[in-house]
Amino acid sequence: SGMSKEERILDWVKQHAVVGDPQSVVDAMDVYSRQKEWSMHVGDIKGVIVDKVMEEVKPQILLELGTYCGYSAVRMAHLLPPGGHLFTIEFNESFATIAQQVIEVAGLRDKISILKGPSQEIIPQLKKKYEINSVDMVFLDHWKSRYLPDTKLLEENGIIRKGTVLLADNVICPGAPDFLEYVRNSKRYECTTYPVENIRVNDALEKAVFLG
Ligand SMILES: Nc1ncnc2c1ncn2[C@@H]1O[C@H](/C=C/CNC(=O)c2cc([N+](=O)[O-])cc(O)c2O)[C@@H](O)[C@H]1O
Ligand SMILES: [Mg+2]
Repeated sequence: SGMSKEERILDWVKQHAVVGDPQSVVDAMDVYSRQKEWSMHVGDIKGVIVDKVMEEVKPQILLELGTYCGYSAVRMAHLLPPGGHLFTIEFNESFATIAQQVIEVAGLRDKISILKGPSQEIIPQLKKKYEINSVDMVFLDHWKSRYLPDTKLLEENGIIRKGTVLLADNVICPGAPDFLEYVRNSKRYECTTYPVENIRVNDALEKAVFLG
């Protein structure tokens, strides 16, 4: 059967990152993706935009949809303000297990909680089960067809409040056209697009600030 790609990524991180050094974990995953096997992390070029939004928002409570191997979880949690916490939702058990170990190598286990299950089930539980009143920022990077329904779930469940920042990866490639159309045409969001001409594909991140 052999190792999965995700197991190979974890193995590379264990061999090339410095334990307790989140930047070395991010760098190792970027090198692996560039030199060995491309993987669907937000990556180093778009990651700079994620960093910028993190510095701007300084979220105390950050929600991520789609952990995968934990690249963006480590990259963002490293930039959380003191006392800040990242809740990241992942429904694939093996990816969640890989991500947990990547997060341990980074030394960020106290700053990140992986919530295992489908976002459409977990979002309605955030208040009662996870005692999350509202979140300051959401990073959307899971199945692109889930961006819009989950945004509506976040609204309906009162998880986002006036000023909460949604940051969505891949709004051009693979694309989330229904999400884009919704936030851009809705009076309840203030949108900014961050286009990137990547080496591989042209893509963009969309920042949509909820106006309440
Ligand atoms: N409803 C749900 N609840 C919880 N976890 C869920 C979920 N839906 C998906 N996930 C998880 O989120 C990740 C999916 C990412 C899809 N990205 C992508 O498909 C993707 C593709 C390219 N690309 O092809 O260039 C580039 C990118 O940056 C990409 O993010 C996986 O770890 C998957 O298990
Ligand atoms: Mg992505």
